[in-house]
Amino acid sequence: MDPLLLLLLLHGLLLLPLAALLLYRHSPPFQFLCKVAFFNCWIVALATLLSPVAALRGRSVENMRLLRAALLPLKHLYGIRMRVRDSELLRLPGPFVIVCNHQASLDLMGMVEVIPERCVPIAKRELLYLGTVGWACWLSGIIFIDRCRRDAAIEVIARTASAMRQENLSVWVFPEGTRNPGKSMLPFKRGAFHLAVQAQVPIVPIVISPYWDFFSPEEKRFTSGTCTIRVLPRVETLGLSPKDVPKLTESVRQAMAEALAEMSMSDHRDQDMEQPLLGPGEDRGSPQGQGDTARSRK
Ligand SMILES: CCCCC/C=C\C/C=C\CCCCCCCC(=O)SCCNC(=O)CCNC(=O)[C@H](O)C(C)(C)COP(=O)(O)OP(=O)(O)OC[C@H]1O[C@@H](n2cnc3c(N)ncnc32)[C@H](O)[C@@H]1OP(=O)(O)O
Ligand SMILES: CCCCCCCC/C=C\CCCCCCCC(=O)OC[C@@H](O)COP(=O)(O)O
Repeated sequence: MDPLLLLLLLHGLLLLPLAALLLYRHSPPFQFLCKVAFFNCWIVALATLLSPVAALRGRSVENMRLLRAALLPLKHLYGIRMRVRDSELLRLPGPFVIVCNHQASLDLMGMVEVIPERCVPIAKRELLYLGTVGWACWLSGIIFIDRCRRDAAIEVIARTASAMRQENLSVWVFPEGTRNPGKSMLPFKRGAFHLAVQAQVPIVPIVISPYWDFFSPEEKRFTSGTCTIRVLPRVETLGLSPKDVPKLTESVRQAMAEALAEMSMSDHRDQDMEQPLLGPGEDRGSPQGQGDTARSRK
């Protein structure tokens, strides 16, 4: 090959990463794309690395510890500061059903921040088919439901209710049933509430504050920021029957909607953030106190 052409080619190869770096620093949409891609790649990579380790144990809720350990570093990489309020409300003697609002895949970061021991999420069946990610989820004991086949989903929930009592298992459900980036929560599906009533266990609502200060797929914006996770007082279901489920669903949703509205207001006033390891974040607001942050696990 012509040495001059080779030299030009080499320069081009060296300039490409530099151009990408400059674009990353100065173009929020490019930074958004990179960060979302990295999030998914991280999950695929960690699932691929850790599934063989999890497989040694077989399908077990104990593998949720691995899943948690795999996802916890993400908040540091993205400079997302997690504040947990009233986490002591998760310290209950027996199993329970957690219901949580669902804004985006980023909720996984909030989930692993507070998920107690022996607790598995309910997930859509489609995740099973994501290669090693599906395998990792299955090995971690995640419960899959087919949202298009109500009878089959109800059957899975009935079996889960028995397992909860027999195996001291708690369950995490996103009762909106799908991701919802909107400002208010969607109407709740009733499966989580039937589950709690069938197992006669309490419901613990958890509300994750809106991400709009640092994450917006519409505006292609993903900066550093603060996320507040608030645990609400448990709701008992002892003595309740299926006929009580609609009222139970509404009252829990109401409590969560009120907490979300309150957090939406205060989060705009009270911003502080961590420096992201993945490069520049946007400085919004001034650092303040931690409020009633309480980070502890059951
Ligand atoms: C090991 C190393 C690892 C490394 C890292 C690797 C990977 C990590 C990656 C990922 C981790 C994954 C984390 C998982 C997160 C996944 C998030 C999701 O997938 S969210 C989507 C799934 N969740 C849900 O859908 C919520 C649950 N859904 C329900 O509960 C629904 O109710 C339903 C059971 C599916 C039915 O839904 P439907 O649309 O039909 O609506 P309704 O709820 O309104 O119900 C209609 C009707 O049926 C009655 N009903 C409902 N459930 C029951 C029941 N269990 N028993 C009896 N009757 C039931 C309900 O009351 C309504 O009747 P009526 O109107 O008469 O009251
Ligand atoms: C055959 C091999 C194919 C391999 C392809 C691998 C690609 C995987 C890429 C990324 C994996 C990231 C998985 C993140 C899981 C996030 C959980 C989540 O938030 O699910 C959404 C679900 O709650 C509701 O879904 P919808 O809003 O109804 O939609």
